[in-house]
Amino acid sequence: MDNNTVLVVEDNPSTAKVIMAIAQKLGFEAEAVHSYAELITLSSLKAYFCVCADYHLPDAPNGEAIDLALSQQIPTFVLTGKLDEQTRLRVLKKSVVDFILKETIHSFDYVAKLLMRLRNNMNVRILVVDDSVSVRRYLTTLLERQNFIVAEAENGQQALEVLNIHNDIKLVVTDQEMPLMTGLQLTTAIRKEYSHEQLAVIAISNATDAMLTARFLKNGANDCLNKPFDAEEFYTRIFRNLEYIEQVEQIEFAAHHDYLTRVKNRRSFFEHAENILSTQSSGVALALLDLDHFKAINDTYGHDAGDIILVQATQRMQSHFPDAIVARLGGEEFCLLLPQVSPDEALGRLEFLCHHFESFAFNVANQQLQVTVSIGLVEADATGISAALKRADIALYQAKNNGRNQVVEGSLGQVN
Ligand SMILES: Nc1nc2c(ncn2[C@@H]2O[C@H](COP(=O)(O)OP(=O)(O)OP(=O)(O)O)[C@@H](O)[C@H]2O)c(=O)[nH]1
Repeated sequence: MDNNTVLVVEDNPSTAKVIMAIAQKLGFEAEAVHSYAELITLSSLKAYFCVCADYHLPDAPNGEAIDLALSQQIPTFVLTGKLDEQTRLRVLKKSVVDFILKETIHSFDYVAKLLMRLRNNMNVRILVVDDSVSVRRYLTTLLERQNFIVAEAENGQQALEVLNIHNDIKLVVTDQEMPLMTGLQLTTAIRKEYSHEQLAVIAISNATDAMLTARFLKNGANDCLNKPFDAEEFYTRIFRNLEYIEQVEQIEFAAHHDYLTRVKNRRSFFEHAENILSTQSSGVALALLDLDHFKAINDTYGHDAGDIILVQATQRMQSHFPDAIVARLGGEEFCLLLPQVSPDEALGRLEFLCHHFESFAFNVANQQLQVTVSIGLVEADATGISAALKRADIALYQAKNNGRNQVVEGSLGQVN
């Protein structure tokens, strides 16, 4: 087992089946046991990704299945048929990932959301800042239970150092009262370097100091947690703030990338290319690539087949030019910007790509299709990217006119 299996512990076979199907749809493997007796026959739960367990099993009516999974440090979430206050408190005490009320219209959606979150959290790093070892340990344990990667710092200065080392930290949870640098000072320092959208700060504030929450928020905290708080509130705030950051990341990605091939779009290409040219005025090659007779592909095999070829063609370009900026300028037209390359090397590598396309079979709906590419190549110089693109376009036009499936080199300063 490769730690990708969800174990469902549920006496109702239909409910177990639905949860297994949800897990499988998300790319997990899934197994089910239907009683506590069956659960304890499993030698170890350690190899499971997580356990999804019914709180009330006929032979284990008080959450014993959950205790067993938790005793082996497996992320466990609970399904329960009723959620009166007493059950809720009892479940929360058990250090579970979350609990789900069974048989509501949203419960299965919630199972899917939880599974995706647990998988996604494995790539999310959070920094906990507190001078108290026991508080740090407590917060870290809560976060690790949700599969987060956790870094720790015992004061603000150390926190800034950790942020420098781990530039993938998405969220900081900080206390206020600490030696060397308070949480408030840390928050202010963080905001000089990182925006609210790059790095969320959740401050732990003392409920007795009514002013502190406002000061934290005014100094750049995304959110505040008043002491004392329970795990449920802590998680809710962590997830709400991470979701905000992830949504902004998705919007930014969509604004700068092509929706189909996921490489840079025209706008993003210009930004990056101009940047490179501003620091490097020679040895930058720019190639404009256009798939040949692509309309015929669409007309013969359909637009969906055309889309698959566009994606696969992009992957070909990326694997041949891992050192280049690859962008889709529109339709079946792509651009490659190669920094630090001589004209001869650029020409050689692009001709090799051309031959590769000629001999490569695109796999579309069990059919092997051939598509060639025409390329206009120029050296980008101080006249800028727009001028280089115009020259590359003329060279590409010549490549098409000469019979396609070839590279034509344009010359410097050909366009006024
Ligand atoms: N499947 C698919 N087709 C696209 C997309 N964008 C543009 N196209 C198609 O690309 C084709 C481009 O056709 P043309 O400009 O006539 O060029 P061509 O057939 O490749 O001919 P040459 O460039 O002269 O070799 C058109 O049929 C467009 O509809 C897309 O995102 N997906």
